[in-house]
Amino acid sequence: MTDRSFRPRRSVLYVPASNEKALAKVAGLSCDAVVIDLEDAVLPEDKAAARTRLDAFFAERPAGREIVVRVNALSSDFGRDDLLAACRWEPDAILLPKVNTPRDILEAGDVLDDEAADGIGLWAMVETPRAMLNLGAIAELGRDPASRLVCLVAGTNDLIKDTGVLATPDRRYLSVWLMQMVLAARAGGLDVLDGVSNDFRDLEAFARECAEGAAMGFDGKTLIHPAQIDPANTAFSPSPEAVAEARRIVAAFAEAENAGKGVIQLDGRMVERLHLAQAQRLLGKSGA
Ligand SMILES: CC(C)(COP(=O)(O)OP(=O)(O)OC[C@H]1O[C@@H](n2cnc3c(N)ncnc32)[C@H](O)[C@@H]1OP(=O)(O)O)[C@@H](O)C(=O)NCCC(=O)NCCSC(=O)C[C@H](O)C(=O)O
Ligand SMILES: [Mg+2]
Repeated sequence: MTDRSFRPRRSVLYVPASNEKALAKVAGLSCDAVVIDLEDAVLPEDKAAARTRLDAFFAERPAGREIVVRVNALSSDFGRDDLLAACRWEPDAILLPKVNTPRDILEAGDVLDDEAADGIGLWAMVETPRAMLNLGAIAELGRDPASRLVCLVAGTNDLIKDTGVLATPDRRYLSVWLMQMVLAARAGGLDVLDGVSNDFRDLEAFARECAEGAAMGFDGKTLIHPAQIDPANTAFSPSPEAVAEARRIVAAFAEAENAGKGVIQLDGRMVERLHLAQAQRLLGKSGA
């Protein structure tokens, strides 16, 4: 059964499966997860060699972080072979690109079931106009553990390409779709990751985009370059102030005088048990 316990996913770095040097770096990186990419980062003529390279990579699998493989779409020439190979490698999860409907996820899940690939979760890219229109139904799969779906990933480059929306530094035209992804993910009990920032040399702009993603409610951000890891870890970790406040709420509800109360006051503010649950979740995330 897919593991649904909390995993930090603040920083999730794409690593091209065709890049031997980049793969060798994975063990030493401080990101929470890597996505080894067999899809857009690998040319069609290099796909088979990339798969062979991953046989060697997974034979000496680096410990210490979640490892996800992005396969090609099942509808492509490479998708089925990628999925079967990934079942052998036993990554923590498989990321499905160009998902359009819930059926795309169920079909991949059927292959994993046939291969008895227990314990491999599914992540889904939200990067096509059809996925946006079917978002509610896609996220609903998260409510059924048998679907294996645990995480949605924004594919902003493909969304921009397929819709013609103007890409601006403040992502003003994309934000409405990004917020819908967060809402859908929460409805389905899923994690959700923000899209990549292509300009990997401008770390100031990147920090701003991370802060914006965290404010929108994303669990973390997908990355393309190691320089983006530390800013993402910082932005998607609860701040010391937020941790201190959460501790105070937990402590207040633990006081004998507040036992059995649904609502209390803390420094002149109303605090309900829903805030206690929120505080406990935040402390869980911070590892405190
Ligand atoms: C963008 C890059 C091609 C830049 O690479 P490079 O020119 O080598 O940059 P640097 O010289 O600054 O690299 C410094 C060292 O770091 C290593 N490196 C670079 N990137 C990675 C990485 N992703 N993982 C691990 N290691 C990495 C370099 O090898 C250098 O090492 P050394 O020489 O020993 O110092 C490159 O960053 C890159 O390929 N990034 C990932 C691209 C990718 O995977 N794209 C596909 C996924 S994004 C996507 O598809 C989004 C979505 O689907 C959508 O639609 O939006
Ligand atoms: Mg894409």
